[in-house]
Amino acid sequence: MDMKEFMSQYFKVLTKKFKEIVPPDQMKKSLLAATGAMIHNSRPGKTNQEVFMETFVPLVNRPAAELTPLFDYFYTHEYKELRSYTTPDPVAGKVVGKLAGHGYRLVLATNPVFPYKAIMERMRWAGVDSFPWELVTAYEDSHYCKPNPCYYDEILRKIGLPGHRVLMVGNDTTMDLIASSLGIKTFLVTDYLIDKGDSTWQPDFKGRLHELLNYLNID
Ligand SMILES: O=C(O)COP(=O)(O)O
Repeated sequence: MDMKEFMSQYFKVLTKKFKEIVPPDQMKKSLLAATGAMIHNSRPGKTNQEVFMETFVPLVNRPAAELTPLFDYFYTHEYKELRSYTTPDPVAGKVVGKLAGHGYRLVLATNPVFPYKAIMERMRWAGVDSFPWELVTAYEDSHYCKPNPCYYDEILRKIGLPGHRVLMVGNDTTMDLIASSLGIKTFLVTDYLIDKGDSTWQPDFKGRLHELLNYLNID
């Protein structure tokens, strides 16, 4: 998926949804600012959703009671229109299916800047929604975002495992390799690699997504 194109369409559809109550330009700036606040948040007592709304509400100057139903409606009914800007890779479902079949405990460690409904929708598009995920990180119940190491620490605490029992599989050197700081081994997926060149961490393993199965000795 071309993330830039997807995000641009996402902002377009969302700003259109709110245009009667928030001018599109203000909406876009407020979404970016509230997302930035979530990413930089490190107050353990606040969920990402709470931080988002705390920043977003005063910026758009509308009551939360008016905004929340619009967001809910958008993510339930309209977000699915964005599917046409994505191209599923069948390898993802195949690999996750094999891992599940071999008894691996699965966590979808996606940056929790979106509501659970949006993440579930994207999982459906990618063909990975029906696997037995033990945890999917979403903005309703996460208190940190990538690349804050506290994001990974929160996952470890929720699943009750020490870092050395976990493998982080991801394609972003900045967002995903920081998991190493918790003792988590990392597998850098080179399909759709995102490398801004600012990570000080080296992956423990690196390869195409299907090569993860070889690394784990799975046929
Ligand atoms: O695509 C996103 O929402 C963020 O990317 P991630 O899932 O690799 O964290």
